[in-house]
Amino acid sequence: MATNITFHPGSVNIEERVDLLQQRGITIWLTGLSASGKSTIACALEQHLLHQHRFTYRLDGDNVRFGLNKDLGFDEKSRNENIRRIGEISRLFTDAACITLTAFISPYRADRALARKIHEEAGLNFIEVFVDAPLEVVEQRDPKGLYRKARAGEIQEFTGISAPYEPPLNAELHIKTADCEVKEAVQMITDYLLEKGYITAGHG
Ligand SMILES: Nc1ncnc2c1ncn2[C@@H]1O[C@H](COP(=O)(O)OS(=O)(=O)O)[C@@H](OP(=O)(O)O)[C@H]1O
Ligand SMILES: Nc1ncnc2c1ncn2[C@@H]1O[C@H](COP(=O)(O)OP(=O)(O)O)[C@@H](O)[C@H]1O
Repeated sequence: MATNITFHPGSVNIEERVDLLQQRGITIWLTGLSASGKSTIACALEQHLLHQHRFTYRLDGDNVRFGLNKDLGFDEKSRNENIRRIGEISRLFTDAACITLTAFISPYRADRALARKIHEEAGLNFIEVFVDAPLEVVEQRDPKGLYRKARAGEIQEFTGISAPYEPPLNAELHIKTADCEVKEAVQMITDYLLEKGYITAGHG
């Protein structure tokens, strides 16, 4: 049986999308050293938001560096381009009224500033979250054995060892993962989103 399709000329604007989905998009940009806890927090936050029936998507190395950005390495120019592309992708997700979580080292301030600018120029919400743990702690965690390899000279230009990490100067949130549990980090972020009106209570 044929379905009747009503055609509305012109593109759907952001207000109409917000009405449909009952939420406005935001990019939550996590930055920090390898093993600082970006992916762990992003996964836990995603789970928490999904259980509240909020539309969310997580971008991380697994779905970006092995796909769209598989042509890029870890020299400075490649990292600049990695973050530029991720800034553009997260802008699109957020424009589609998604709560977009990004979990990349994003070591350069200028790259993170560009990602923010790309969003703000499009009138989209963006917050930066510094996922902070001292080098001694992340080296101790070393879940993938990468710090050990970097110290042994088996990996070049490794962030924190032989490549720079520029800590944020004015991130919206600063989470010290050596001093808090994952669920506390999730609570900090959701409290901030509620307090600033980026999400509203009552979902789920
Ligand atoms: N040289 C070097 N430096 C840093 N990290 C390295 C390197 N080589 C491989 N890896 C692995 O790649 C992950 C970081 O990728 P990102 O896309 O987040 O890096 S960046 O934002 O472009 O700097 C990072 O993953 P995370 O541990 O999840 O951060 C590492 O597992
Ligand atoms: N408060 C915390 N927040 C996040 N991760 C933590 C915390 N405490 C310990 N960890 C551990 O640190 C490691 C962080 O790894 P991961 O999330 O992959 O970091 P990243 O994505 O920044 O490379 C995990 O093994 C995680 O269990």
